[in-house]
Amino acid sequence: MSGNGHGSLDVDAELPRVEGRVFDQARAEHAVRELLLACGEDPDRDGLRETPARVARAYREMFAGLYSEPDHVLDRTFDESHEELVLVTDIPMFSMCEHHLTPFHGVAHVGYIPNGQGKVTGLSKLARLVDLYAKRPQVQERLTSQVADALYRKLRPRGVIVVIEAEHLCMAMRGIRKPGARTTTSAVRGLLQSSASSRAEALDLIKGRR
Ligand SMILES: Nc1nc2c(ncn2[C@@H]2O[C@H](COP(=O)(O)OP(=O)(O)OP(=O)(O)O)[C@@H](O)[C@H]2O)c(=O)[nH]1
Ligand SMILES: [Zn+2]
Repeated sequence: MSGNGHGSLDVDAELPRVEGRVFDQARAEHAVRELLLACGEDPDRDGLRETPARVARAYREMFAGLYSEPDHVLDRTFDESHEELVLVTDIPMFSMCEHHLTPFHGVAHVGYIPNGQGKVTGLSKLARLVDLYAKRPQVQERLTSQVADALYRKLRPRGVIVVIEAEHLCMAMRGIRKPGARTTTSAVRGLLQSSASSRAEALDLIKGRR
């Protein structure tokens, strides 16, 4: 698991790469060492000697969604002649707030109504899509709409709904310090935007899931 170039730590190593974007392990290590120095720490003391390399590898993993094109997750579809709502709830989600580079994490609920041809994707692909867009410097609103837009673009479904509930550690462990405060964001497209009853049905299923 040593961390140069691309390899086992990537979320989706088999997906097409983003042209020209690579993780610079040496530069990241140097930056972490500098940060430790800036904080008044001694990066050469025993406990910290391996830390810059470790942190750099962790960032490569946490930002793995920068190096692959998430939409390709949805390349493989099949026709199931299913034209009703498909909804996957409580997909665990970990992302990094781009303002503070601290985590925000929670769950994503992703649903869509297939088009007239009943074009569906594998259920795991919905979770993969969330994962890839989450593993970037993010804000929750953008993450939510990026997942919705990707589904709408690629599956051409009749409707899409994405709801994300998350706690932001930048609000919990620093700053305003409100642990437990949860942020909910939603993005709806197509029929789930235009039809209040379709949207209400999906939201009821999301709210009543336990
Ligand atoms: N809209 C939105 N805001 C976010 C998200 N993650 C963090 N933030 C907010 O980004 C804001 C950055 O505010 P600034 O005033 O520039 O930074 P700051 O002085 O560190 O702010 P405090 O967190 O209030 O201490 C904060 O209000 C955060 O709560 C997110 O996903 N969406
Ligand atoms: Zn933040």
